[in-house]
Amino acid sequence: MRVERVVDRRSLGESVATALIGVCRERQLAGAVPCVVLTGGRAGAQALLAVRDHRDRDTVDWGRVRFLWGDERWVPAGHADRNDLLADESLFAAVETDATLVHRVTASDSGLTLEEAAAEYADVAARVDRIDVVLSGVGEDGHIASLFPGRSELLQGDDEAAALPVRDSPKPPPERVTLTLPVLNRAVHSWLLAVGEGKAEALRAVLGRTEPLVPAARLAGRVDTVLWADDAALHLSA
Ligand SMILES: O=C1O[C@H](COP(=O)(O)O)[C@@H](O)[C@H](O)[C@H]1O
Repeated sequence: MRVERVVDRRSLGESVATALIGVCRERQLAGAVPCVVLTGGRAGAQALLAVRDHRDRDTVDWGRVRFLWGDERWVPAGHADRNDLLADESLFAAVETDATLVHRVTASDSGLTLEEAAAEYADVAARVDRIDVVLSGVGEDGHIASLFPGRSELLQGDDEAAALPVRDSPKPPPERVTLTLPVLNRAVHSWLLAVGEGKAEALRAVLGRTEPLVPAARLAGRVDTVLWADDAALHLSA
């Protein structure tokens, strides 16, 4: 895992935004529709705000970018806990997207059960032929998406469902839908985001590869796996 160290949350957002815009632009110049998997959490929100405000934002045609989410909280559409709200209130409010390329996890007020919503999302994820970038905010416990340490969701193999329902999440809200680790690891570029002192223990475990590996330590992009972190988050790993 390569470490990109920045001074603070704002620089982290700007650095990730520059890199993300670069990948999307390059793929579009090659005639492709890039696919980006977004994350929830504070660092992910910062990155999306920075993309919105980036001077090169409009070098990407955001209507030709496919979006998924690494996980979603099982709450009603528009609820403050929804991860997709972070995008709706930042980047998506400023650029044109194509609704047919924005793949949200169905909300809890849709009439579907949690299991049905996860199965529906698994079908969507399984049909995506290439994932260019996965953004993953890391939790204090080393979780990514809704893959928590010590949970069976981590044991999924390549040939099993691409997304799973999660119950009794140790972090509220308790019910979620998550992509599996094999799907996240289809990413060409896998970028782990961490901001603040609260992430320091998790990063020490990730970078020290402490056994048993926390979920964030299991990320592996096909071309690169990068930890974008600020000084505060890295202070125990220096
Ligand atoms: O619950 C979640 O938490 C993490 C990280 O959130 P943070 O606010 O501590 O940065 C996020 O990765 C995940 O997508 C989300 O559902």
